[in-house]
Amino acid sequence: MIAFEHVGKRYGGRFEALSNIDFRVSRGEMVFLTGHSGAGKSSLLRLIMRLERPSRGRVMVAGHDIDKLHPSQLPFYRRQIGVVFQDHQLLFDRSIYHNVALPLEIRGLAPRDIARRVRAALDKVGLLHREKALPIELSGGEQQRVGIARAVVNKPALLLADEPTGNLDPQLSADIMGLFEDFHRIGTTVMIASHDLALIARLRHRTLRLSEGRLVADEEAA
Ligand SMILES: Nc1ncnc2c1ncn2[C@@H]1O[C@H](COP(=O)(O)OP(=O)(O)OP(=O)(O)O)[C@@H](O)[C@H]1O
Repeated sequence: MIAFEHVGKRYGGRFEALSNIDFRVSRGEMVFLTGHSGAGKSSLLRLIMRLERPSRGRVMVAGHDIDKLHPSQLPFYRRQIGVVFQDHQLLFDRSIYHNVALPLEIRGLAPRDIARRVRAALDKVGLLHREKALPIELSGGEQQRVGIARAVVNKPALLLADEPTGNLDPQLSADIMGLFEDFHRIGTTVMIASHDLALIARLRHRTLRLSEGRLVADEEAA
């Protein structure tokens, strides 16, 4: 599903934020990405989203060198990737329903299809009963679940998350990770950048560790 082939990323003329990164993730795998602040986790995810381009090497996704995508192909490419951020980036003047509907409205889907898919996504994250609420009325953990519903509403083959539990307490963090495991169980490829080593150790999935832009460990859970 994802293959990094000797990938390097340099911003401007500076040092390499990522050096010679080489790994593969199979379709349907769930993988954690760890490393100190500034190790290059976000850069790696941004390369997969094609928000950045590699300075060296190739990033392959679903068999394609994504550097070769034509700009007109990018919206379609990105639609196949669901992205969850730490700060969930909800629109605070829109209801939960309309936050989740946004990616489908942009695609121009029929309102009836939008309603069906939004409700299915909200149901998966346990928030169907809050569809009329505004984000401000929800707790931090619930807001993050809205962010996840919005990320999966297009039924992406690949789900990426950058510190999705960064602001949450341990129990809510475990709940959020449980949702990612649910999507992994139904076949979605999942990659999560996280600092939370204790939680990662408990969940027992493959873990890639970055340090100063290098991939220093690639470990299957024991
Ligand atoms: N757009 C950019 N321009 C210049 N330098 C950047 C840019 N984005 C990231 N960097 C640098 O690249 C390095 C890796 O940053 P990155 O954000 O990928 O790390 P990270 O592991 O995600 O860190 P954090 O956990 O703090 O988000 C850092 O030194 C950062 O300052």
